[in-house]
Amino acid sequence: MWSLAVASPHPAAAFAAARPRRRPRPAAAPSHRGVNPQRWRCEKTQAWSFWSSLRASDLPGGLYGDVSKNMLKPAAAVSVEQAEASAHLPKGDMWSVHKFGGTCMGTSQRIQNVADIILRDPSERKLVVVSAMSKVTDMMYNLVNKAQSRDDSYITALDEVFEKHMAAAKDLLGGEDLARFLSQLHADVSNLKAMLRAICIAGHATESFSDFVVGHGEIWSAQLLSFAIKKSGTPCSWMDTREVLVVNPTGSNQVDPDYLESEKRLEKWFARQPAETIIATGFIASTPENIPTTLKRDGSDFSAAIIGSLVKAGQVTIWTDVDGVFSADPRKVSEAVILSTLSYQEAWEMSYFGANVLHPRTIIPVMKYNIPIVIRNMFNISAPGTMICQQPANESGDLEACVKAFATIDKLSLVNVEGTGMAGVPGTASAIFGAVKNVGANVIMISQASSEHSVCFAVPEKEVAAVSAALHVRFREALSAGRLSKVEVIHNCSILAAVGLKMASTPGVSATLFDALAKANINVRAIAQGCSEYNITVVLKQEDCVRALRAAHSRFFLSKTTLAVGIIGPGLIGRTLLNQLKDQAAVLKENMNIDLRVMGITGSRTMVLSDTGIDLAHWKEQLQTEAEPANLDKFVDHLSENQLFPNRVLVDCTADTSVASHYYDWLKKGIHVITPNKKANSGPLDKYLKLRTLQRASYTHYFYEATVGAGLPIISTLRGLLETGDKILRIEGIFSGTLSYIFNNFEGTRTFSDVVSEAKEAGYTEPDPRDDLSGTDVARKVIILARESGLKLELSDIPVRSLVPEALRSCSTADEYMQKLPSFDQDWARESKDAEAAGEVLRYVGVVDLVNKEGQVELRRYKKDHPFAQLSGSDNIIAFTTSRYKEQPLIVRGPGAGAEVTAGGVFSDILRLASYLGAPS
Ligand SMILES: NC(=O)c1ccc[n+]([C@@H]2O[C@H](COP(=O)([O-])OP(=O)(O)OC[C@H]3O[C@@H](n4cnc5c(N)ncnc54)[C@H](O)[C@@H]3O)[C@@H](O)[C@H]2O)c1
Ligand SMILES: N[C@@H](CCO)C(=O)O
Ligand code: NA
Repeated sequence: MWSLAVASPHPAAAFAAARPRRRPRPAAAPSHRGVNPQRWRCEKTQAWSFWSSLRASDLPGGLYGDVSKNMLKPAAAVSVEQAEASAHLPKGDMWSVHKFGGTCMGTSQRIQNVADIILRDPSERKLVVVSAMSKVTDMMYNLVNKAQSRDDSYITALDEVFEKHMAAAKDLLGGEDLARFLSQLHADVSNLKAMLRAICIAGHATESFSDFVVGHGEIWSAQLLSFAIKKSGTPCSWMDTREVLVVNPTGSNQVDPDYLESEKRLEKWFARQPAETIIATGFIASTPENIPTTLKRDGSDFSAAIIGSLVKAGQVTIWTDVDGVFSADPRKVSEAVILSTLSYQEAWEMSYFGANVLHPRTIIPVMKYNIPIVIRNMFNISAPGTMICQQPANESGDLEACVKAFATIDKLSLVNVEGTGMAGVPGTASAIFGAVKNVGANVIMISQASSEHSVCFAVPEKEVAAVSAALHVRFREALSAGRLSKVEVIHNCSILAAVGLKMASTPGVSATLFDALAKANINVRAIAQGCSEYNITVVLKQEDCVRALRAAHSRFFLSKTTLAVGIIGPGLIGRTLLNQLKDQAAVLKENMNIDLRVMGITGSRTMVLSDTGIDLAHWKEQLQTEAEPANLDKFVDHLSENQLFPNRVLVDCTADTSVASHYYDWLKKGIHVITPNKKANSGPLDKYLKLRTLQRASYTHYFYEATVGAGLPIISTLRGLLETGDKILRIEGIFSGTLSYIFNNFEGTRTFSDVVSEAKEAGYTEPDPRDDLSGTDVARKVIILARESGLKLELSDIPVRSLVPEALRSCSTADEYMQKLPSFDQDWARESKDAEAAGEVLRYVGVVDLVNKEGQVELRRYKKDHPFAQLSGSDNIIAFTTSRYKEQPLIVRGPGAGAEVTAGGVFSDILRLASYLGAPS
């Protein structure tokens, strides 16, 4: 964890009391989401006034004065000198503090834009902290480095610095202002030249020499901006913050502000130069001995925060080039959203995890006075930005509001120290972390279960070798005596953290997080949650990290449930499904928060792949123009290796046995499988059982509703009966859309072969219609339902009456079969007439007999008033006779073949999957 720079006691009260004040108003809780910046500011003003009034009145001697009279009541705590100085403080409303970084000050045009933003700020008093123009700080360090290494080219490098600022000044300014700026710039550059020469001769620069040189970047940019503002007629001063900000170095490349001293100096500065608009240099400061120094990393943000706290600003606005703080790294989660508010603590957590927020130390000075910080995009003024402030209580307590954001850290290793000798032995943890400290490694996260048999912690990958070696040395004895069993290193780990203040009081947050990870088939190696409950940290394999981030992010409704889809077999069903997906995509996104992306389509010869999703309006053209040779392994890898999509599903729209043989491996990889292909569930029993066992044991789903009755709810009805404890006695029905159509339409003068052709044309038949006519397709459905009901049958156990004449069974192609079929029309006409004469119809039925544990597939005759005789078109009818539905069976009836209904059944399985994965149902 970072170490927090502890602010020294703040002389707020004295300074605040010495300033004219407004009458305190009751605190108004700042509204939480979607408020405009202007309102933020105004609400915060009220909150702030209340706070500061409390502090002032808390002071001994009651320093608070009546603002309407602008009255000052100097008391013992305020010196006469201070009181006099404060008389020079700008009067009126509170300060609005802004900070513009190097990018914002990158060019003369941008400096002008900054000036415009400042001029538009309606606050009466404005203090603007600026960084050097972009790249200037590096150029300045470069000067010092060159001089130190006695490289004469520092002279030309200094000329470049001069030119850059001169050019910007010429663009921005004219007349006397330009002349004044250039003459100062000239004088500064001459001094620098002399100083760099001295450094060059000495071959060495002290830190303060270097800081002095580098700080000029801020001085020039502050001057430029101040002149640019003055140009519009608004009085404006610039402040060299080395005269004001006093800091003490704290060793570890950090500094602590000396607030008391800084405040005194600030008052003196105001006494000399009262101004309503001030441009202050960021980054630079002085030591108590008046030696120039800097505020180190992110120094300008820190300057703004310190100054903001010294003047008790109404708000500190940090201008940057992003719209605000995102709910997750937008490079990894494209649906990441800008957060309208963050609490100070949440901002800390996020910045720790590398989010583009503020350095924690930047937050401390303003947090003390409850001053809001707003992060805004200078290049997109219309974006309201993110406000970091004290958060109002989350009364709704909903999951959505309690996790604010997610962050990740890569390149970590877990170290696991394990052994029975640790339990109840005080000092073990100290010994472990003492050894880690001795090698200078940074511990990022620690977890120890209360059994005390193991401690695990995460360190940066680059430090783990040293840590492991140190632990082996430190615990050599314990390891050889068996008190410790191992010191183990797990490489290539990442941390995923969920951050949110309100997780603390909301049950179910961690359950939801872990559920999302489980459903994306992500293994969690270690977990930590501090008592503050501001963040839940999980350690995972680095390769899973982006997927985990996306799964978690989408689960908390920060974004949509995204599902990466791979379509195998764009034949009749496959292409109809693609059309349905295309037509429904927008509605799913809008109404159900589901984002389906087809990442690949493969036929048997060619395939097309996409990293972000194929345009479903043009997939056919793409499959012709952009296709590559089909390769199922590559296709599957493409889907599973895409880290952007946490959930992946393969939809097998072929009738191919070899495609079906891969389901087990795909499910093992965490890829869900959905199919209308009957081959896997009606194939060898042992393989089927293995597949179903895996499916039950994992979070990976395998759905196949369309294998029986196409889109009709057959499998789901059977499941419903079984799962609620009903006992299935018999399932009987017409399971073939093709054969149903044939016998429903084979009447009068029409020939059998014509009707078969019609069924094929209508898209009811299998790719090879002999699969239907032979009864095999029905037998497969019988097997699927029998196995679903618990019978352990093989396809060969089902006696089947084939309707393919003996002579046509050897046809090598479906076309040959269709050509030869008319020669058997006479036989069929006879069979049909016989039935007709008896007042009966022919129907091809399948039966699952649970009582006798067998299945049958037969051509039967039914009386014309039998329900099976009443069908039309490609209707299927399936009657479930069960303990509960004994007298009258439960009947499902409707079209059981055809492109639209079948694709619809597959689509509905996809949506069922999305809902299992967390989409609203
Ligand atoms: N047609 C229906 O009414 C219906 C109803 C329920 C279930 N089904 C099932 O739907 C599936 C598809 O039926 P269809 O009518 O669309 O068939 P189809 O012949 O029109 O389409 C199958 C597609 O899969 C492709 N294919 C075959 N082997 C492949 C492989 N190894 N790799 C990639 N692609 C391959 C083919 O080239 C073809 O494009 C079948 O399993 C069928 O049983 C169909
Ligand atoms: N060929 C099959 C498609 C539906 O599985 C039928 O005719 O019923
Ligand atoms: Na079905």
